[in-house]
Amino acid sequence: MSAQLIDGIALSQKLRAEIAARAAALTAQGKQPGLAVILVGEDPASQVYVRNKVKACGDVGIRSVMEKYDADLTEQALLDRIAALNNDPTIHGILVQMPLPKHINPHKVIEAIATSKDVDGYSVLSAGEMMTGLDGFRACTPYGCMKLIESTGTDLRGKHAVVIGRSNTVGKPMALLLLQANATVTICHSATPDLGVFTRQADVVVAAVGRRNTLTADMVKPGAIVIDVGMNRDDNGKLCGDVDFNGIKEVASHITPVPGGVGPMTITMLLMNTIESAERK
Ligand SMILES: Nc1nc(=O)c2c([nH]1)NC[C@@H]1CN(c3ccc(C(=O)N[C@@H](CCC(=O)O)C(=O)O)cc3)C=[N+]21
Repeated sequence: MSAQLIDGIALSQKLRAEIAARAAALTAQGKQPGLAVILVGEDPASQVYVRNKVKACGDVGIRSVMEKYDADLTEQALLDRIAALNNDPTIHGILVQMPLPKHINPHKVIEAIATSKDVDGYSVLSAGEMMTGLDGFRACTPYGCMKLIESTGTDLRGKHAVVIGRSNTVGKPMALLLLQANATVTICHSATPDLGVFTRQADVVVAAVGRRNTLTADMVKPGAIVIDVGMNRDDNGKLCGDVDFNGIKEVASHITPVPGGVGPMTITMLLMNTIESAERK
């Protein structure tokens, strides 16, 4: 293995220690940060993620309020609940776990969350503020990816960053943050005919597709940084990312593992945004 591992657990631990200190300072002023986590339905993966988020809050001294609802909760009932949390001064962040049951419109739900408490950074206003360079909350996964890249000591100015994937939660905000860091940014997606043509020019590749082995060693420039946002299962049911880790680690300069890379950082940046929200009050 020639590439250096970018350890998302170690970086998370470092950042979470800083977050814990900030949480303690707020708590001492009688302003303990609070995060509401709402889960609708029984999706097993969502249950695991939500449990991890609640545990992470406890570890850093953020009060978390976990609300679980049956899958048949009405959209109006959820909107009413969000309105109440918007007005609750002890709650600084509101996270509604996605995906929601099909009868609930996720856009309507996201837009119901007060922008000042949108710690996921999913709303139209948060996205617009990020695009404009204002201080709305950054989407947690791309924000975490930026921290992972930063941890390698690389200055992105003038570097070519290729983002694979164009989702509203990862690909698009990722491209914007890379652009703000003065990278030259290319966005590739399912309609890109020859992905390798682009990725072979990249100093940084961020893969956020949701399909394993999307990026292989022959598609990576020697010395590139590879960030793997994917969460897939291999033939043995083991968690794996979008990139061929074993092949690429011989070519890249730095690479994130799955698990233990982007995933923990997503949760860390959620905690960071929640602290930031509480400090702004
Ligand atoms: N409103 C909302 N906000 C989200 O941020 C959100 C969401 N909905 N819906 C689902 C996705 C997914 N997501 C993950 C976060 C952490 C890990 C994570 O910690 N993964 C571990 C592995 C966990 C395991 O072993 O299964 C890792 O990569 O090391 C994974 C996935 C947040 N999401």
